[in-house]
Amino acid sequence: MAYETILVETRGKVGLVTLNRPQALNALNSQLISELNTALDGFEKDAGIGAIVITGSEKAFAAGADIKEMQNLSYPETYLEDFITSWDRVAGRRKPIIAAVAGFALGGGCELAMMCDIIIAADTAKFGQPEIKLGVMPGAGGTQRMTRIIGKAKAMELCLTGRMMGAEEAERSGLVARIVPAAELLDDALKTAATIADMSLPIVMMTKESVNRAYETTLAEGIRFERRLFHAMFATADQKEGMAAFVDKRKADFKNR
Ligand SMILES: CC(C)=CC(=O)SCCNC(=O)CCNC(=O)[C@H](O)C(C)(C)COP(=O)(O)OP(=O)(O)OC[C@H]1O[C@@H](n2cnc3c(N)ncnc32)[C@H](O)[C@@H]1OP(=O)(O)O
Repeated sequence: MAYETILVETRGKVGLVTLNRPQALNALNSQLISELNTALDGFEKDAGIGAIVITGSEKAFAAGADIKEMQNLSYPETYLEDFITSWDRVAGRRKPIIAAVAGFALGGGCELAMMCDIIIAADTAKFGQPEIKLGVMPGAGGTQRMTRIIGKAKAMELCLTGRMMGAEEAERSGLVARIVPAAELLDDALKTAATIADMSLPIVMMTKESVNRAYETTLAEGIRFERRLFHAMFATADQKEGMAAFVDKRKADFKNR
């Protein structure tokens, strides 16, 4: 597959997607989202891939949905085409995805990062939902995911004012897992992804599913769901291998079975 708006590579067991529309600060147009979904489909099907990293450029992870593509859309067009809905496929992926964010992650760019499982931020990262300044509101999950992640007070403020927050505020708010110097961002994200990819893939996928369930259900239901998956893990060869490796004082060699 020839991609025009993203670069797609594998680094060992890690799939890497680099958003690549530098002339528009990686603004997310329909072609980019379609190519991203195709690349993620490929990584999901590839048994050799255990984790995925999505990154952008030094200046921008992504400066949002492509305003120039969007500006003349009519209501019937957005409704009939179910505009934006295909973006959400990123959030439905079963393998873990790390967003490595430097520079601007605004609007749809911030929403894309929040669809990922872990955000690692460069000290240059700036997050925000500036859609209000364009006469719209976030449409790719921003009002929902951001509120769940950082709480109502700050999410409301960011969505209603369009203010950007820097990496330190984002870390304090729980949006990002950690901040690293910009020059180390990709290496750090790839290293984290490689650590995850060395674990048992089915166990990683069940863990991701269980953490995400916490956002969708009651505590009692979530605990029950976790317990069922936890019990099921004892049916895997990787549980036997992981515990045997600990007892034998060696590194586990997971077979994803
Ligand atoms: C998901 C949904 C429903 C909605 C959205 O995401 S709406 C978009 C939300 N994002 C924004 O409103 C941010 C828009 N961009 C900016 O405010 C600025 O570009 C900036 C603050 C991120 C950076 O400013 P800077 O002065 O450094 O750079 P510019 O000259 O403004 O940009 C360079 C180049 O990129 C084009 N650009 C930037 N963002 C977008 C975008 N979201 N859509 C389309 N094009 C974008 C910008 O027009 C310029 O290109 P030209 O030189 O050809 O005009």
